[in-house]
Amino acid sequence: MAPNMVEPKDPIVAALKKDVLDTVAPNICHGTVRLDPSEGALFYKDGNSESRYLDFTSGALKDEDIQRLVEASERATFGRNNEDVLDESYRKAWKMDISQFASQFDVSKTGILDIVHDQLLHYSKSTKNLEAHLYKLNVYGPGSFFKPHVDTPRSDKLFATLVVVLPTVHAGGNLLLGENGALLNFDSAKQVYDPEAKAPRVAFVAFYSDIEHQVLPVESGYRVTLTYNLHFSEFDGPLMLKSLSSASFTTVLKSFATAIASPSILPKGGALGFGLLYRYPIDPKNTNLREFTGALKGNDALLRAVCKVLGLEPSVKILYSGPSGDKFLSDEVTDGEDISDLYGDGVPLKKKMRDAGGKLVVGYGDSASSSFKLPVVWVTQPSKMVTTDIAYMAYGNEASLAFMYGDLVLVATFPPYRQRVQHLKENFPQVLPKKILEDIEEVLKDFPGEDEEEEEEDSDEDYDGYY
Ligand SMILES: O=C(O)CCC(=O)C(=O)O
Ligand SMILES: [Fe+2]
Repeated sequence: MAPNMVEPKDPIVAALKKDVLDTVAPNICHGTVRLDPSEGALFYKDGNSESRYLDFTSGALKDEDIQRLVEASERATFGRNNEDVLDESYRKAWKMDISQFASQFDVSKTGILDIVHDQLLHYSKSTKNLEAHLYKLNVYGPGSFFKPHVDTPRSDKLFATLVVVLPTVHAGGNLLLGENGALLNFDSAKQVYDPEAKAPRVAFVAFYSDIEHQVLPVESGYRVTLTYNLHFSEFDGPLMLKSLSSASFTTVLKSFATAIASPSILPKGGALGFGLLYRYPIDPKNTNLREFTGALKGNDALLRAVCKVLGLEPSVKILYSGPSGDKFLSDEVTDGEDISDLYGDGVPLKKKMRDAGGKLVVGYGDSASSSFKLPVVWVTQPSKMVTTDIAYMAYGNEASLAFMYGDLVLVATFPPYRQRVQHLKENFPQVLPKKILEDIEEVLKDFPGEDEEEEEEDSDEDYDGYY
């Protein structure tokens, strides 16, 4: 491990890390909604291009009726290493493309999207709206399943996945979210009938698309689902404004404020770095993160929101790792092949990074002796250090070359001590205990003034034989 990757030794950084990691922002949501009797029909074309329909509100659908739908469907493939494959040891199910069916069920009228927006965009920009793009109809008969995978990003607008389970009599086919269902074991078969109203209803679950999920084998009957890709919409209309006050937000805010008030952490300034918890769709050939318009997910979004409020200018970056162990922060994602060329002799990466406005990451104790160097305290570890394999997902729900999930980092500027505590005192006197405010005043008495903090740029040092 390179020296700048060591665990934070400073107890205040360690406490900040703990608070950041302990926070649980919502990343999934689920529930049921009533299926209006006038909206229960599914029309589809059978093998002879004849139209047929099933009524999911009748409560009287028989397995034979659904078998006809199966006959009109295709066996479901999935994406493995950029190839679309049919492998029934991995996915055994049937699917129908949207050109083959029309469903009366209209998710935009159900209120589901409001719930999803509230949960999955909890701490993100309130100007983002979500649109549901119907993707497939899936049918699972007895013994059908879909092993663990993530949903392939076919666009950088992909944020989350919504699965709607239509009411049919079946057992099994639980949807597990997270590794082995660590986040949720969704037994939708038990939810698609409302015992009080004695009526069928639909069950839904939404989750960030990079979260691993699987469908357990169906034991009996047929499980029919509609899947939707939830994208950011272009429309930035009036939206509910989210209040950012919550217990998690306050805890993390206080922890950051304590770090800001600590003179032992980057007294001359630098940046705090965080490995993001979720993955984001990026174009592996050409992405400029300065134009990263997507919203962050769950905890990542909370972190960015707290940094913003505290004036720590957060930005999303990619962390490159050079062959000699050098780490660079950049806004630009470069074509994988290009990067492996760069790895050939290892030398041009530094030049390339400098040309692209990147920064050389230096360690905790170092100071920025040139504007190319950035001292970073990694509060939470970046999960991948080498970008040639930017999280290629071996198992996706579709083959795709255009986009992939990237492991990104969040970097928050951490101004020199005097400057950052000034901001804190002016804007957030209430989040710091009185004792800490007094300590700040004590430290400031002996602290070098802004002028003395400035360092000469030793630009020569960066031209140490690399050019
Ligand atoms: O049908 C489901 O429950 C989920 C299907 C799925 O994960 C997918 O199509 O990617
Ligand atoms: Fe999936």
